[in-house]
Amino acid sequence: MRSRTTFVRALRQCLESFQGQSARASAGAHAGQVAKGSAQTAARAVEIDTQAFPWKTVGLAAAGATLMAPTSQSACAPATEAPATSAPIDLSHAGMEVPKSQRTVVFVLGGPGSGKGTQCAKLVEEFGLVHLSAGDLLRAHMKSGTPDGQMVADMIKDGKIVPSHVTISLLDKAMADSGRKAFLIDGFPRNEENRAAFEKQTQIQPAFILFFDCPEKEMEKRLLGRNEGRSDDNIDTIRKRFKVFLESSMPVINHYKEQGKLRSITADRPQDTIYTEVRKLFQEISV
Ligand SMILES: Nc1ncnc2c1ncn2[C@@H]1O[C@H](COP(=O)(O)OP(=O)(O)OP(=O)(O)O)[C@@H](O)[C@H]1O
Ligand SMILES: Nc1ccn([C@H]2C[C@H](O)[C@@H](COP(=O)(O)O)O2)c(=O)n1
Repeated sequence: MRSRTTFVRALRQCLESFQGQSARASAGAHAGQVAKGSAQTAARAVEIDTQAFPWKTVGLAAAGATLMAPTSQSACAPATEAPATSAPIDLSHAGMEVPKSQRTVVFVLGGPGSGKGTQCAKLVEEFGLVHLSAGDLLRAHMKSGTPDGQMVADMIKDGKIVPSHVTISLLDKAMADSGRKAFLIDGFPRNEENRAAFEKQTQIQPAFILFFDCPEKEMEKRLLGRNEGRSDDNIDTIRKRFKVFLESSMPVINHYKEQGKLRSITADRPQDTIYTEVRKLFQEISV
């Protein structure tokens, strides 16, 4: 008789297969939406531990998604081997981590307000990628109540870049917890230290860099109109963020340009016009 762990593995394989086939339109990143649609034809709910997923989007596992376990004969898990209990099963610790060597990463860079998050949400919907926003992870961390969290809050309010080890730990954990393979990492690396530390710690080289090139005036207008209650969307901090972007982030972008990895998109255009160009880059690679 198979153990509960084996069942969980089988279930995870089933979910992976489901994600690959029909869950391409899995989630809207900024909205934190989750496609529940066809999965709900199955009979029994398995609650995902949403505490393990504090970032914007983790495909089906985002924002309290309810995944369904099969109860009748299926290719995923034979009914005879499913446990009889309907108690929630936490899949986040089921040992399903994807080896780091199999991860595909695209860095999404651009000035503050250039539209990175907006375009990532569209890519998540179409391609089922996992969107990890470094800024969002840090904002969640700053609410943790720890001294570290307070340090992050102070730095963000001042438009500064948080030490790499903090951001990389959050990104690495988010990738591992997702159990997924393909990631859009938004707003990282922000400086040379971020870049070098990420490469050293994860051994991951990005497939390419999606860069949104936007004039400051347009970014400033967007940030001042964003209205999401962010502590850094005020004119003083915005100016500091622009300065940090030019001084610290542009060298990283130039580094990738020299490597031939930069895919530059003119970002002061309507969202859908931009996305028409962006999506072509992802159709060209297998993610
Ligand atoms: N092409 C566009 N035209 C006009 N407004 C846009 C466009 N793309 C995004 N916006 C708006 O601009 C604001 C900033 O966009 P978004 O949050 O996607 O930028 P970002 O690069 O992720 O910013 P940050 O780095 O500060 O997190 C949002 O209010 C968004 O709705
Ligand atoms: N790699 C990063 C990413 C973000 N931060 C901090 C500093 C930024 O001003 C802030 C907001 O990020 P955004 O949401 O605009 O991408 O978060 C950082 O220190 N390091």
